Amino acid sequence: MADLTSTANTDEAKHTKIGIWDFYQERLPKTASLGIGVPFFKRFQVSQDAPYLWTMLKDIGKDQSCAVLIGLLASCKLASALLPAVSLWYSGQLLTIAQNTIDLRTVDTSLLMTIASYRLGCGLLIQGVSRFENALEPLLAARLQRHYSIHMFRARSRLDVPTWNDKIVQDKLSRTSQMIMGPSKDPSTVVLELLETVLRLSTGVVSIVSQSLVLARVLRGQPDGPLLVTATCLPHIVRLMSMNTMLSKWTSIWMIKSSDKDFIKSEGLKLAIQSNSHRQEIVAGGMGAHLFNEYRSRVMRLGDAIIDMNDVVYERGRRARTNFWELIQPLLEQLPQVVFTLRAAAQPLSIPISLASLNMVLTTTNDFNREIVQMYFRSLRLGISLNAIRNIYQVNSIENQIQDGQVAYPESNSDLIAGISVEFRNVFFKYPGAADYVLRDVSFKLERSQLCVIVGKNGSGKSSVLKLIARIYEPTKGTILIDGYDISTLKLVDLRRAMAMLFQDYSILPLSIGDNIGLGDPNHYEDIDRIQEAARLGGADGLINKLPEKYDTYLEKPVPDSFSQLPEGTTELFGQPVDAGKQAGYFGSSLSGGQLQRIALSRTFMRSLSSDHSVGLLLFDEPSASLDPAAEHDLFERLSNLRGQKTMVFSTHRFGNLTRHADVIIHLNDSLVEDTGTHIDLLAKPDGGYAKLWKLQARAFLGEDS
Ligand SMILES: Nc1ncnc2c1ncn2[C@@H]1O[C@H](COP(=O)(O)OP(=O)(O)OP(=O)(O)O)[C@@H](O)[C@H]1O
Repeated sequence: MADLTSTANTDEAKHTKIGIWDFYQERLPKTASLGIGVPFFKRFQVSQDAPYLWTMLKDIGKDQSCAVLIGLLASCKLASALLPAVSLWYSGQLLTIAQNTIDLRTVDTSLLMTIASYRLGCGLLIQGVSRFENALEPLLAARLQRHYSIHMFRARSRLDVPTWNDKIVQDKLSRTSQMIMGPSKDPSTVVLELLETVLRLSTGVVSIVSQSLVLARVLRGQPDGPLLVTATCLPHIVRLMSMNTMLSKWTSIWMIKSSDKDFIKSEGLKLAIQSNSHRQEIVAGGMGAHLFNEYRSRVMRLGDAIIDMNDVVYERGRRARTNFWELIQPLLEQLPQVVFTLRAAAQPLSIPISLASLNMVLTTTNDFNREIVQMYFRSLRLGISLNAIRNIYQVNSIENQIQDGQVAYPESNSDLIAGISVEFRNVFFKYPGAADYVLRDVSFKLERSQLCVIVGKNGSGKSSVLKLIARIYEPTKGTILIDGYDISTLKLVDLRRAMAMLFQDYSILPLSIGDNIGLGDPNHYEDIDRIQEAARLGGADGLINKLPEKYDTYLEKPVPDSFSQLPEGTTELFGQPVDAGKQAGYFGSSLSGGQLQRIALSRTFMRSLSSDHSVGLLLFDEPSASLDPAAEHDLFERLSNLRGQKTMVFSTHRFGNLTRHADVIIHLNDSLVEDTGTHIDLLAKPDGGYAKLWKLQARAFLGEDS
């Protein structure tokens, strides 16, 4: 078999080629094993994140019940940290009694009983405190969960579209729950973990210091004490070094990628053949046999080079675990035994007491070791948790990219009765992060109450014009005026209240149909009469009334049912409907595109009624794209009856009633305004783009030159 592994090194990274994979790993300094925890602290910028611990404590402290629970938890942890030292003290006392018994050949029974009972009492108390602590934790977890779910909901609900789509913001949001060495967690779990870590780190220090002091005092008279302590501690120190070396390698930055064209294609073919969404295309296009041949030939060509990515990751873990400290550790573990045996051979008389001391020292150092190892891991997690906490608090203050204006609009509601005027002055626009302008030097003016239709081919910029009017995005250059005001000076909440918009890429929220429609006007969200009226106007009432739960139907079920051991083909269980593939009560996938569009339209109708004077501008982006011709006709009929004097802007591909009755048609071509005018004006320019498109559509309908 060919050698599939090759290595190429650079200053900061080591590159290894393993089969089809390129594996890059950060180079670590040679001293990584000595600086215990240093790599982590450097990576997670602990000093920068630490102030957020205080922010978090202040925030949780405002919730009195949380503050009380945290206080109780801290007391328990402190008690748990101190009790082992007390217990050790009594063990020392028992040792002294044993020493005296050997020396004096007599024993003080009552003192022995008292000390022994105190020692036992300590053990019981440690148990009790630990149980109380365990009972407190779920209570605190539940309160924190509530607190942070509200916190995160608020943080997310206030973000506008460009900010939400910003990759850095998305990264920040995902890092509020990200754990590096485990699954992603709820922010409250991260907070609880951080609280635990901080409490345990502080009490760990208390525990180690108190036990060391007691141990030093207890062993003061023991000639073998220091030697035994050194011999028992040494293996633990070496184990810590070994762990640190392993973790430094383990947590170094790494990347695995494949640029092998055959492998990438074969994986694409595999995805295509496995996924439900491509089955129709594959069957109808007779692609099955071709895809199979393609897949087989590529996989055969790659041969043994196909290595599971998990195996590459595993190999990395195996290499990380192998280091010098790990090798010498088993030798050092024998050290206490050897030291003890040598001492016993030199001074046979001291064997019994040395044995008791050795036992005590071993138990204590084992406790120390456990505590130190736990502290080590906790301090590593501290960096990760602190980083998540910083993001949890920073997401609340992310600045929206669309700046709010100061001017209240309109001065009075009656101002909107006659509609809203809209003017674009030399507007240029490109989407955030995109290279090309999608609108260039666009200028037009719509008077109040006018009906405007924007036409143009796919990608000419029609939807973008509507999104700029709703201030979903900001023009890159130029000005948009709303009733003569620069749009950027108006208060966003007022501007959006004054208009209703149906997006081409509308979405149905994972809520009931009633909620989906009602949210078109948050002020009348639960007004069922208004919701039913909006559904009637949007042409959705018929289909909704046929659904078993009518307006309470969820199109997408946010809380799925869970089943276990379900026999194949089960459709009912315990009198409840069961559909393992499609959750019961879920109708989203069985509604057609046109039916979904009617529901989205109904949402817009919540605020499009002519009686509603708080809205003066209606924006419809391809409202009839999925409607049949009869439904489209009815829709435009209803819209013209309801419109009153509101200004209306449509974007559409279809020429017909709408364009014929429009006061202004804007013809966009490749991000530029090619023509503006009425239907008659534009047809009068036979070489104009609009006239050409109109003729093209008319010819398709009439089947002749028209
Ligand atoms: N969110 C976005 N980010 C980047 N580019 C976008 C985004 N939305 C649209 N575009 C691009 O902007 C251009 C104009 O798109 P727009 O949706 O405004 O055109 P349209 O005329 O409404 O098209 P259609 O008739 O197909 O709906 C297109 O090239 C599109 O790819």
